[in-house]
Amino acid sequence: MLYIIGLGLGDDKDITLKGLEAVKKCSKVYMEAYTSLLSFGLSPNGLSNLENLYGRSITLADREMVEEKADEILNEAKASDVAFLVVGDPFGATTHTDIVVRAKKLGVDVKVIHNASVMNAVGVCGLQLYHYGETVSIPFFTETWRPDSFYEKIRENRKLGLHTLCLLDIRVKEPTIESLCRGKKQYEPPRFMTVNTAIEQLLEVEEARGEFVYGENTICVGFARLGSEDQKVVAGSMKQLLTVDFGAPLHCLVIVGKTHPVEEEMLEFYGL
Ligand SMILES: C[S@@+](CC[C@H](N)C(=O)[O-])C[C@H]1O[C@@H](n2cnc3c(N)ncnc32)[C@H](O)[C@@H]1O
Repeated sequence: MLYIIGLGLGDDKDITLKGLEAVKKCSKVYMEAYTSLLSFGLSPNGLSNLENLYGRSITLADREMVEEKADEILNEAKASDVAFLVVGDPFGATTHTDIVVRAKKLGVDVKVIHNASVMNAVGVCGLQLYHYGETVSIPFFTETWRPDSFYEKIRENRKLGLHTLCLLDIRVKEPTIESLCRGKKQYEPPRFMTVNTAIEQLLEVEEARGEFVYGENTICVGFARLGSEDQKVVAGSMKQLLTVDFGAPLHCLVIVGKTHPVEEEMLEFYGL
């Protein structure tokens, strides 16, 4: 059996009782480590906290491993109980649908144990989850690669008065260009996009496209470390949020659409 278990957003204690019982009976435990991170997972002893709690050793599964060795993990799950841990909810990232499809095709039984996701935790700011349009991802721009397909999606959401959740790029275990040329992989240090960088990039794209989809006076909500004791939620214009230090990762951003009076009342609690 392959157990795909959501860990929630904050720390080791956010796993559900059902999830914990399942991990404890698994002979092998993998933890997906590229679509999200627990805040304590950023510290060197983060993983060992989890291992102590579960009484199991954990193999970190980076993108390479999940993409290249998925069949190996799935074959193990054919013969024994294997846990695949995902921060947040397993379906809060598109990637994990793929592993379920592959498992089902190989005849591996799959059980999913849900948990809180960033997709619903943003509800804390008071904007109704029912009033969101398509979620967008904002990738880190480079000198030569500045993709802006999120712009059309934000435009369509805003036409309908809907809020837009922007998920921000995470770069872990990215090979350096030089190492790729040399054929021996070395990795860049991990990088997590801040609310500030996301807004800078969004404004750069608006400047280039000029369709007045949003601007520096557009109201947004910035979030950091949702689900943790020190989570930070701040509402304000893009220009105002550029001045806020949101601190340690992970961050995300909501571009506010048309608001209901109750949504406005809630947002006031988070105003600058
Ligand atoms: C692929 S998504 C979320 C995946 C996760 N499985 C879930 O259900 O929450 C990852 C992105 O969500 C945002 N995110 C995830 N956890 C967060 C948190 N605790 N606080 C703020 N943003 C978060 C970040 O922008 C991050 O790059």
